[in-house]
Amino acid sequence: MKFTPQHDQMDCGPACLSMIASHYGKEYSIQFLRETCYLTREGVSLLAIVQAADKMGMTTLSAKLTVDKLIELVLSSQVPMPCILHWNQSHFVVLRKINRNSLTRKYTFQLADPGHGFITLSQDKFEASWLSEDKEGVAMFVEPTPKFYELNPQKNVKFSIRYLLDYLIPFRKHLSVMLILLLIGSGLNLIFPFLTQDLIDKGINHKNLNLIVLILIAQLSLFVGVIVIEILRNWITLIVGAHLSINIISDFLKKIFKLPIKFFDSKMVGDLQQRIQDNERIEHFITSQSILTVFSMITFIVFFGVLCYYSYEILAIYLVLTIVAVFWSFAWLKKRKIVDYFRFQEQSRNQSSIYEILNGVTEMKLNQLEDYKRNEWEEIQKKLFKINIRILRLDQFQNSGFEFFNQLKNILVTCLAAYFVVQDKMTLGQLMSVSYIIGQMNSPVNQLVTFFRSLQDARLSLERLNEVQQIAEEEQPNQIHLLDKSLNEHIERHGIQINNLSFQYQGPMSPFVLKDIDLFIPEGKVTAIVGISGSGKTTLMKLLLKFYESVQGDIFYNEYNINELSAKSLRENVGVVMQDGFIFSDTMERNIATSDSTIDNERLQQAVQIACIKDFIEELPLGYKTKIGSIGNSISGGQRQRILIARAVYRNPRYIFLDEATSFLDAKSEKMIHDNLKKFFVGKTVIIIAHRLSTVKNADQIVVLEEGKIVEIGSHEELTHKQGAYYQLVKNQLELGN
Ligand SMILES: Nc1ncnc2c1ncn2[C@@H]1O[C@H](COP(=O)(O)OP(=O)(O)OP(=O)(O)O)[C@@H](O)[C@H]1O
Repeated sequence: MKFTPQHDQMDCGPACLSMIASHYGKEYSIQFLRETCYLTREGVSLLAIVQAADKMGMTTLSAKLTVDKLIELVLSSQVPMPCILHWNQSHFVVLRKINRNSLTRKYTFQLADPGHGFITLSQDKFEASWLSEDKEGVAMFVEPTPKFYELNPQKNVKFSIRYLLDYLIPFRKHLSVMLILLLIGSGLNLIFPFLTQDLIDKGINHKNLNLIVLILIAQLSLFVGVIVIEILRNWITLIVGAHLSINIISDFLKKIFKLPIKFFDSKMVGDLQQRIQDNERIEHFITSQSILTVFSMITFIVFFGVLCYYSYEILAIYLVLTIVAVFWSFAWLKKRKIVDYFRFQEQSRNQSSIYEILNGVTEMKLNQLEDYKRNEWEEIQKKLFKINIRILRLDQFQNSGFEFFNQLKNILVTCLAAYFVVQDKMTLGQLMSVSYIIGQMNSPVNQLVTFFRSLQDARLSLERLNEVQQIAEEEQPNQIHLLDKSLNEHIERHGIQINNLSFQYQGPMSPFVLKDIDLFIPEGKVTAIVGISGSGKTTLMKLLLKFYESVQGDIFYNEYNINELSAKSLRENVGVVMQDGFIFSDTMERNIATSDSTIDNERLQQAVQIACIKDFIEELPLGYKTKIGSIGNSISGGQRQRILIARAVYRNPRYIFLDEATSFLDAKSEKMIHDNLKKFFVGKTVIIIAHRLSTVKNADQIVVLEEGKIVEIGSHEELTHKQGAYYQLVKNQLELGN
């Protein structure tokens, strides 16, 4: 089974499926599995894994069982292995094997945790993570059907390092200089031991003061040379590294901005930050790690040759003890890996606990949850402390042993060299030179170990970035731009036509959020959408904005199917106020005039007047230049909404979509804004979603949604007269009299 690491926080389900598929000989791209699992920010459910496995041609059987039952089923081969386990009630891992130690008769569990790697746990540790409070855990057994072998899965596209090397081309001069400097540095390092040898053998032994002074001056000059090279190298690394970083990350951001909005639905902010760090990590890997390792290895090989020239015996001691020291370190790795695994789990619990405390402090104070949450955090700290003690103990054993073998190597080498000096097989100068070389040969070994560790990290980073590069961009070359009205003159009805539209967020088994919607939104008119919370109003608006593709049915903007339209051009023509509209940490005017590089003052004035925020802004000490970040939370919900409305108005678009745009305002301000907007709406196609019925009753048509279906369409008068769903909604709000 090939290990598949999870790339994002919520990727464990797709990663487990990918590992199971690899066990049966098929490689699936993680992005494909994510889409098949309908991954969201909450991760995937067991049901979604069942659906995805089904699509991959595998049958699944999920069961809740005790550890004894699991052991019995697995050891008697009654269930297919590997299987997927629900882990810590929040994660999925793959169980590869259960073994029984013939001596201790205890069971061990071999797992592949997508967040960590392969790991083997004892029964008590396994139980602690797998079992829930009722002493049972959830397992999903997966088996391929003939369809699995027939399907041709979408594989991971291998990342081409060329993409990164292209970034290096503009810096080839800098890099050549750096290579030359490093070569000179290696050369200078090589001269040191020979100078030391001559200092003693020719200078001190022959009592030649002039030669001693000369050699010391040479050593000093070499030393200065090495320092200068190091300084220059650091500068070049910084210059190349910083520019590379900017170029790589800027291109990455460009790519991110071109991805469909749906992509961000399954990503946490942390996942995207992680990718920025990935870019930096790769840049560091190229500019520092790789180059340094190459030169460390050159130095190592040259010194190795010199040592071989001085004495085979000394080289043999060096080699044997270095190998023993490295093996000693590796011997502890397995134990260290298990403890690291638990530290990793506890640390993520620690992070989310702190995050919750810091973000929910107000709510905690209001609901007297402070002590409970603090105690919860302290419990995590106690566990972390115990784990850290174990890690310290392991580290001490590992490092002390490593140091011991290193020192033993130095002592034995010195001892052997001293013996050779006494035997006249070696000069004193050569002894000093050998000591120096042995000292210098330690750092390339450490450098190599660090290199392999960062190579692993860099590979994972590359895979993660590769995945983003592979995602299809929203804008495709042959898409139609939502053009001016004049070009659509030959069609009969102008407006947005929705035919038989259905939508579900998470795959075929998830509930339909919109069902068989047939609706015409006439151009130049106001259409209001009402319905109880969760009836699908916002989802319909998001589909009109091309956030998602419909599961069934079509949307036409005049004669153009939305699927053929460029999302960018569509959004350029729509002014939107979303429920969770974002205020940027910038000036008032920049927050309103987001679409223009030079602000049009006339339009700005019109926008602030319509949104009734003119007085508020002008009373601020810096007026339109006031930075909103600097007044932070002091903007009220209503003021925020007014800025968002002003932003939509400033753009003066052809379509206006407002989702609960005035819900935080008092009735009087809301009426004022809507009166202003009424004039602004003339000639525009407007969709208003609102709970407050006073804001929608003047609409040309009102659409009532109930559980994703349209139940009524008509004007306020028609619908109140009908005494149906709309009437009930109105009655519940006691607004009929308004
Ligand atoms: N990203 C999402 N993933 C999965 N389900 C979602 C997502 N967004 C919304 N839903 C679900 O879709 C249904 C309709 O949500 P929607 O936001 O469209 O309702 P709404 O009528 O606008 O509600 P409200 O008036 O409260 O804003 C809800 O049951 C909601 O839980």
